[in-house]
Amino acid sequence: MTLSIGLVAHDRRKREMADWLATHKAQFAGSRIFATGTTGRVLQERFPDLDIVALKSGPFGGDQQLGSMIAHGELQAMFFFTDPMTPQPHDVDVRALIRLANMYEVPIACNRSTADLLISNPKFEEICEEYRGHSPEQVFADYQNRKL
Ligand SMILES: O=C(CO)COP(=O)(O)O
Repeated sequence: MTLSIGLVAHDRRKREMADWLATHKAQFAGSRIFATGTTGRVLQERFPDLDIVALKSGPFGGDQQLGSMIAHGELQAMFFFTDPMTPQPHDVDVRALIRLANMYEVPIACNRSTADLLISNPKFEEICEEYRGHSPEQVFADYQNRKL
């Protein structure tokens, strides 16, 4: 099945993400990429032959759109090059997106070295498929059944 993969980069890391994607382009050829607005535009311009959907810009709801996709089991991996040196006006959205990826066992790389580790794993696709649509309900059954 086609993998849906989220790609997001904060402004100072957009070039790095585009360079990273250039290195690993072949691995994304059969996948559908979902990116936040500006990241998506940068990547679409540089890689017109890849299947890239640009959502809303991050601060305008793009991170939340990706989070929603994760909650619906519609995203199998995330590459999110964050900028740890620049305060983000939508920091709550950034944290929510990372939290949901963790919650739903979506592999998420927040820097280039981790992205390299993920994408170079020969079992990358297999593991993404294994966790496709993973629901955390089992793990958090106590929470879901808590007494109110
Ligand atoms: O802010 C972002 C992620 O938190 C990225 O948004 P853009 O890709 O629209 O710049």
